[in-house]
Amino acid sequence: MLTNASFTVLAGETVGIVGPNGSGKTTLLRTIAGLIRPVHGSVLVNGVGLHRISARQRARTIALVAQDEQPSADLLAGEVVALGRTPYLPPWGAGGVEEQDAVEAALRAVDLDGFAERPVHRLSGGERQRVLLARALVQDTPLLLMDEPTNHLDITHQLDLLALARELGRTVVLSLHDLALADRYCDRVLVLHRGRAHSLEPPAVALRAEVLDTVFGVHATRIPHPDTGIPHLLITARPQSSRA
Ligand SMILES: Nc1ncnc2c1ncn2[C@@H]1O[C@H](COP(=O)(O)OP(=O)(O)OP(=O)(O)O)[C@@H](O)[C@H]1O
Repeated sequence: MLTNASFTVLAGETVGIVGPNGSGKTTLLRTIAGLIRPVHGSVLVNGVGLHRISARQRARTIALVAQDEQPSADLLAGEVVALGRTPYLPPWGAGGVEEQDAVEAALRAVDLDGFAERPVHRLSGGERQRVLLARALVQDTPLLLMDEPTNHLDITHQLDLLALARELGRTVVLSLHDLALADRYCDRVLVLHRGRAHSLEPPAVALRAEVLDTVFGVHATRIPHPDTGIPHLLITARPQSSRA
């Protein structure tokens, strides 16, 4: 499915995974999260094999915001977020005031202040996605994995989420379909294509025009923003005349 995916993510960096549908983004993230065992090779976190540490320790190390996860409909948003504290509780222990403060702070961070008492089945898709991000925030792990986290979000919350991911000071690995967002918000980008991973490179190298032409069949160029001068990736359909 995906072979030769060998790369090292540095502490504190934001890494984007991009690739066409079915290229293995979800599979790779689930493998890094320890949910799938690689057929060959291993995932090391700070030099320790992921499958050699206990589930509890793993939950204190890695948080995953999966794609389209549906939390139990009868839970309140605050209860879903509080689940992120489970790896820190003693057996049968319940969270106290500290947990409640952490839950409220996380809901505020994802712009859901006052949503703690709302049943999750009465939330919109984007609100539910942000509740799951809040759960990952209270999990307080050095490594945060997110699978297409911007999928259900309006543009304001997409930009907020990516800015937040960078501000957390954690190591973040996320898959994205929007190449311009990956270009703008990621320190380095991993391109998956036809069962292989390209080398992990800064966006200007990983997402250069030839790569986007080969992998996605699109025409890409970088245009400086008229106000800031910062180059932005502009993507258009490949001209008919140059299509295979
Ligand atoms: N449980 C499974 N069993 C067998 N094959 C699977 C399974 N899940 C995914 N696949 C296959 O593995 C490949 C990679 O799937 P994956 O979901 O990782 O891709 P993706 O890049 O995340 O795709 P998308 O952009 O559509 O979300 C696909 O060909 C898919 O059909």
